[in-house]
Amino acid sequence: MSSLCAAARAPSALAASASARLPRASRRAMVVCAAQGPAIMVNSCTGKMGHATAEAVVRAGLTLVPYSLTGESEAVAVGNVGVSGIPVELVGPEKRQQAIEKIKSEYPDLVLIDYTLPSVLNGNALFYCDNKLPFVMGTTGGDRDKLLADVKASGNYAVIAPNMGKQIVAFQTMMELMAEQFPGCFTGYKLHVAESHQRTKVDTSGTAKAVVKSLNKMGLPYTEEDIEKVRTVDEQVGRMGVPEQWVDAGHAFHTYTVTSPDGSVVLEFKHNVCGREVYAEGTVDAAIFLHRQVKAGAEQRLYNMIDVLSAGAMR
Ligand SMILES: NC(=O)C1=CN([C@@H]2O[C@H](COP(=O)(O)OP(=O)(O)OC[C@H]3O[C@@H](n4cnc5c(N)ncnc54)[C@H](OP(=O)(O)O)[C@@H]3O)[C@@H](O)[C@H]2O)C=CC1
Ligand SMILES: O=C(O)C1=N[C@H](C(=O)O)C[C@H](O)C1
Repeated sequence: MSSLCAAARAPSALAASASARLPRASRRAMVVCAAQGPAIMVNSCTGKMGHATAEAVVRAGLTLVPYSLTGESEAVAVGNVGVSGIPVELVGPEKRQQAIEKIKSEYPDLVLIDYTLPSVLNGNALFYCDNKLPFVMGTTGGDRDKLLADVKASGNYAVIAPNMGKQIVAFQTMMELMAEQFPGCFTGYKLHVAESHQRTKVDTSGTAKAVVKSLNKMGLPYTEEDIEKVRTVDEQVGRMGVPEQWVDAGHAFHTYTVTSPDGSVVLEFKHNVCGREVYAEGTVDAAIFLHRQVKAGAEQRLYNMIDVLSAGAMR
């Protein structure tokens, strides 16, 4: 395995022009800061979120580890994938233990990011914990109770959240605060939740599930199974208003509608996202935050994105 550390650390044009405007001493401080940041391994760079996040790592001027765990088919068929001009070698499930030992020795300040699939996230989390590697888990679905229990039992550091977008996390926090401040405020009202995503999304939105938990506390009985998953193009474009270019490229349109018994009062909470960038940038913030907590030997080991936002750690 060869180190592509220097190439991966090359700052983006934007970061370079921003740093050029700073006094020399501050510029030096920025370079030291980037060199002291974590080296980040993104699993899997073959997926939509993994690829967008790996690009955000490079944009942030951090070290992108040029290896990525992926499914067997991609590893064998493709071999490597380019991220902002950096070739990233794909490692299939069979070879991952051997690979991670070498990667750990080459990048001691390693933080992993997981954007894979609901069907593999529990196994991946155990793998990260067994290897004592701090990780950010953006993948939704899977067995969430088991995920949290496994991480707690391992004493490993992790940030786990169904949504990494700062503005959406702020909305989630607001809903949770509203539930705490005004429990039962919607008693007797009805709830309808619709979430629209690209057709390849296999699970119900993890963000919608989290927001429903807050709405439950406000007196609205509703289950995860009640959430309407919109996955047909006609409905996405016609009813939800998704711009056509984002239908398959990746979108997340959520509407939570609360209606009084006689229909005279309607509240609608909505968050619509086109593309992946907002999550990718937030994921990098989470990785930097987690690395800082590891370095400080923080007592708390398990975090969510509300913790990251509350710590003022999102750029
Ligand atoms: N927290 C957040 O803010 C956000 C979370 N998400 C979540 O991220 C997840 C991924 O979404 P998205 O990128 O769109 O999905 P994709 O289907 O585009 O990507 C999933 C990737 O996982 C890879 N994979 C499969 N098996 C493994 C394995 N054993 N180890 C490592 N990688 C594997 C697949 O590779 P292969 O083809 O080889 O199987 C594929 O490249 C979803 O759960 C989604 O809900 C999405 C957006 C934001
Ligand atoms: O798969 C996606 O696209 C998204 N997944 C997350 C979820 O399940 O809530 C976050 C966002 O909705 C995009």
